Amino acid sequence: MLDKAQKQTGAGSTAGQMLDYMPGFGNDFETESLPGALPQGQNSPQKCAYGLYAEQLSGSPFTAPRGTNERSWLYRIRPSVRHTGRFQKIDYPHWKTAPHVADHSLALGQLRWGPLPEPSENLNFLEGIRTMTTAGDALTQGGMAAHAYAFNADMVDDYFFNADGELVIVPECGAIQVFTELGKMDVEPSEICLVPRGTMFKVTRLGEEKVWRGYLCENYGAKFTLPDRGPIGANCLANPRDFKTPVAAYEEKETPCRVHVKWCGQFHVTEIGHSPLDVVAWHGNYAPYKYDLRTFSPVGAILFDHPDPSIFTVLTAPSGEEGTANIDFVIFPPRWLVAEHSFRPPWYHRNIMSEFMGLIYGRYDAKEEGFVPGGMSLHNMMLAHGPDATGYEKATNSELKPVKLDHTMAFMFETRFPQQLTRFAAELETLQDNYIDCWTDLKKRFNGTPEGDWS
Ligand SMILES: O=C(O)Cc1cc(O)ccc1O
Ligand SMILES: [Fe+2]
Repeated sequence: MLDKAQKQTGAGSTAGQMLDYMPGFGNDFETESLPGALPQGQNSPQKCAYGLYAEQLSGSPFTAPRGTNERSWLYRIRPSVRHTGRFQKIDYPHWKTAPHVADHSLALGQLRWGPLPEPSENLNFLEGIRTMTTAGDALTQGGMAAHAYAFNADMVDDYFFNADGELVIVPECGAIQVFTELGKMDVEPSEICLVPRGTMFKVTRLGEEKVWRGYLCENYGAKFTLPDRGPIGANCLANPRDFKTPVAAYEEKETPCRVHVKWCGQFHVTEIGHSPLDVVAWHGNYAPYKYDLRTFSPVGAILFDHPDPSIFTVLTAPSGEEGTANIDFVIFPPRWLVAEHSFRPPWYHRNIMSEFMGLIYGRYDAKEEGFVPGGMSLHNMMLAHGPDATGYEKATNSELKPVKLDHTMAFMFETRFPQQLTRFAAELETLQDNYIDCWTDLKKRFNGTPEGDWS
C-alpha cells in the first residue's frame, strides 16, 4: 500500500495539522514521504533513490519464527551510524532500571500517590521522567519499569532512543506529539502510543496546558502483542484495525543536535550536526503505533459475578511461561454493570502478579475517593487490596439495576515480577500516608447467624 504519505513531506507538521496513519496491528507496512523513495522489489538497491541510505532495524533476532519476526527497512538521509558520534556519559538520576533495590525506609504496604507535582523548572519529556517502580532485570531482557512523567518544555534539538526496552506512553494531561524515525503520532489523553526498542524519537507539547503529564511503561522483555481472545472469537477487546502506525515523515535540519541513549540502565549522549529523524521512506513490521483506548470493546459479565480483569487486557507482553505475562496492560473503560445478585466492584484480592495502577480520567469503581486522575497506586505481590469501605457499603446496598459506569478510564501495568519501589516514589510528597485507612471501616458483620449484621 503506497498511502497518502505524499502529503507529509519535509519539515514536519505543526500542531493542529491532522497526521496520517496506517491501520492495523503488526502489519507489514510501506510508506514514503517523497514519491519513489521506497525501492520496489528489493531492499538494498546499489544506489537508492534521492541518494538515500538503506538501513535495517531489527526488533527480533533474524531467525525468530515468522509470528514474532519483526524488522523494518529505513531509507534515510544519513545512516544511523552517522547519527551518533563519540558518546559521553550523562546522568538522568530519576530514571532507574531493574535490578534496582533502592535504599529507602518505607516499609511494605499498599501504596497510593497523588499526581506528580508540576515541575518548578523547565523540563522536557526526557528530563521529566520519574521512575516509580522497577521489576525483573533489564540485562536479561525480562521485567519492566513503571514511570510517571511531568514536563513543560519541548525536545527541540534533543533526541532519544531506549535500547533497554519498548515504551508505552500513557498521557493523562496534555496531548503530545511523538516524532519518531518512522513518523509522527499525535497522542492525547485516552490514547496511548508505543515506541519500539531502539527507535529514535522526540516529544513535543500540543495545545495549551500548565503541565503535560502521564505514565510510561518500559518493557524490558518480549514485545507487547494482542492477547488471544479464546472463546470470545474474532472480535471485540482491542481490534487490530484501531492500532495506527504513522506514515513516513522526516526533518531535514543541519544544526547542532544531541542524541541521548539509555543502554543497560546507563545514559549516554552524543552531539551531531543534524537531525537523526531523517527517514524519508520505510517498509516493514517493526514500527511505532498509537491506540485510542475508547475504541476498546469490552466483553464482561452479562448475568452475575465479577470476572477477572484480564478480560480488559489491551496488550500483553509474554514472559515465555504460558499465561504468565511479563506485563499486561489492562484498562477499566466505561461499561455497563448489569450483574444480578452480585457484588459488582472488584473483589477483595491477593495476587501473585503485582499491580501498578493509574487513572486517566474520572473515578475508579473500587475507590470512592483518593485515587485521582494522574494519581498512582501499587498493590504489590501478595498484598491484599480491594474496594474501600465506602465502596463496599454502596455495592452491598445499592439496587442492582443496569448502571452505566461512565466517564472513567483507569489502567493497570500488571507484571509477574514484584515491583521494587524507587527512593523517589518512597519519598514523593504526594504519597498518601493514610491510604490504608480506606479499609478501616470494613467492620465485622459476622454474628453467627446466616443473615449477618448489616446494621
Ligand atoms: O483494582 C484492582 O486491584 C484491579 C482489579 C480489578 C478488578 O476488576 C479485579 C481484580 C483486580 O485486581
Ligand atoms: Fe487487584
